[in-house]
Amino acid sequence: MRLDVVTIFPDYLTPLDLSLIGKAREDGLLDVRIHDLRDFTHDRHRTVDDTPYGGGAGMVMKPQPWAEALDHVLALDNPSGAKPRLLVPGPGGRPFTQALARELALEPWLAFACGRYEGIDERVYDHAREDLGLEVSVVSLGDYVLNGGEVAVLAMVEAIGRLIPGVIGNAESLVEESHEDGLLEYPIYTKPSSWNGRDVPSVLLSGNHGAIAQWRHEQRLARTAARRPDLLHASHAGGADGGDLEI
Ligand SMILES: COC(=O)COc1cccc(COC(=O)c2cn[nH]c2)c1
Repeated sequence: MRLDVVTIFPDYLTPLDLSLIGKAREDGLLDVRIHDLRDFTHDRHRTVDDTPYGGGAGMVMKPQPWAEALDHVLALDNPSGAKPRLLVPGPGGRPFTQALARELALEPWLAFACGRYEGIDERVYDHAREDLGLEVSVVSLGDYVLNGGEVAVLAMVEAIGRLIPGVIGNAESLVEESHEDGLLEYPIYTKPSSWNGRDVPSVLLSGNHGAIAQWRHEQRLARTAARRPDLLHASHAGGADGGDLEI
């Protein structure tokens, strides 16, 4: 997968050089390119923002630098003229969920536009959709406001990147994660079996894999009911093997 990020704070994205995402880049599984929006300005101050028409507080990101930055992204190493899916992290966008991460992990090319200030001139979205033929999605990490899209891009790239085959060494660990099948994860334990007067649940030491699977499923249901009842659907009522289980 190719990932392009346009931002006025390229250094914010240096964590993408680290850890699993960094290794995936070295292994050629991810091709990440960071672009400084100010490189597409032409004034001495490299201006990317201006006051909002209609008045109001704050500043708005100017359309011209964005249009030139997007043109640059589309032209760079792209002889086939392929089109990326453009994602704009923003409050009030489509909720970013594990399901959306899975959907995006199937895309060959994603481009992220990091907004700042009060946001990006609306004509940039129109230009991207109508003139550049891009699919544009505003995507929200949650119902809160950040100072810019960079932090959201770090989170989204990690959530998406780890789903790409080969990025996580043990694909097994992707299966029973929170939200992967709509339930939260079960409690986990490691050695020692007794610590600080607290013991690991005996079923986990029993070697009875059926009982362990059932216990874990029950724990996932209970934890989801307690913390995220909104995620709990009747379809989860069955036991680990799909049998009947009262919840
Ligand atoms: C509609 O798109 C935009 O406004 C893009 O421009 C901006 C402006 C300010 C801040 C942000 C960062 O995104 C969030 O705050 C955000 C993302 N997820 N949850 C909160 C983006």
